Amino acid sequence: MDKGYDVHGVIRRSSTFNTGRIQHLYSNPTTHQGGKMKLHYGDMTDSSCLVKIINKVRPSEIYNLAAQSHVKVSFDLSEYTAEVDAVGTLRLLDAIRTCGLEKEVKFYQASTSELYGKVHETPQKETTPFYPRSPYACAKLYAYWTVVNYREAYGMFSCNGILFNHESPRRGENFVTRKITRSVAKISLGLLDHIELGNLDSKRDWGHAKDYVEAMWMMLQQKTPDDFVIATGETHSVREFVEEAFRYIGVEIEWRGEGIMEQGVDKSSGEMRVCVNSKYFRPTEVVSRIIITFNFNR
Ligand SMILES: C[C@H]1O[C@H](OP(=O)(O)OP(=O)(O)OC[C@H]2O[C@@H](n3cnc4c(=O)[nH]c(N)nc43)[C@H](O)[C@@H]2O)[C@@H](O)[C@@H](O)C1=O
Repeated sequence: MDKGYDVHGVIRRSSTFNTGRIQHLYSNPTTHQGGKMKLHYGDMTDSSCLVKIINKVRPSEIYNLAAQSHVKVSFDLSEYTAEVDAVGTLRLLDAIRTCGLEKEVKFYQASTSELYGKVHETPQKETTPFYPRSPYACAKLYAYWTVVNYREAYGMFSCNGILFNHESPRRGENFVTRKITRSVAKISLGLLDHIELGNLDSKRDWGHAKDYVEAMWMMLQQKTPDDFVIATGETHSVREFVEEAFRYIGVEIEWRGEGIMEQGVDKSSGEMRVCVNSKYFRPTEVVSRIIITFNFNR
């Protein structure tokens, strides 16, 4: 098996973190003693357990963040990704209906800027056509339209949050921001020699997860359900992210070579700190994701 961080990272995470499993169904704190959070084990591929949990908790709001969320991994685990991210969303919405709660539960769907993929217009907004570029994005596209359909067909308060990348120290280690920051920390401690990365020129709009979670909540507090794009409006390349991260440990990175042979070198010592490894390339990549509008008044 591929010994890359990405694949191993996600498999390890699947038992404990946010992949296909539902770890939490957050219900209205007032319905629980002392406002404490309760944990229920569930799985997005198991309809009956979703029904049982919803029936037991009787939540007022559901935030569906359960997913196989790694884009590169979705090329290897495409069927699983579709099961969890696409059909899983359908199962969850149907479970709400089975429990007779479609008029009471507000539903948030973690949609994604990956839906835009090969972008049709810049900046992207709620009306920009989608062009998914990975099994992950295709699965999320199915989920997106299911949420819209259940809103229109059954009058459910269901919203899509089309969120651009949102990061924090809790981000999984196999996503590029944490991979870089953890590696730079290890390099500064002498525990690692260099980082291997994929596409250095890929650009992303990286926001802070805390702000975006607040935006998720705000969507469910609107008078009527709708779909919203959330982003900072600023993009940076992976290359810039690397340079900035090394600046924190007092290292200036100088780029030498081209393409697969390109290296990031510590300007003062001449030591190689970054190199390119094609195993982190994606068969298709998002072309450009230069951003957005906050459209709370569409
Ligand atoms: C909005 C969206 O946001 C996330 O998806 P993502 O943007 O694919 O996130 P990432 O951190 O894996 O990649 C960011 C960029 O960085 C490039 N890159 C270079 N070198 C490596 C590298 O070595 N590892 C990784 N992972 N990426 C690399 C890679 O090619 C890509 O262009 C998920 O939350 C997703 O669920 C979601 O919905």
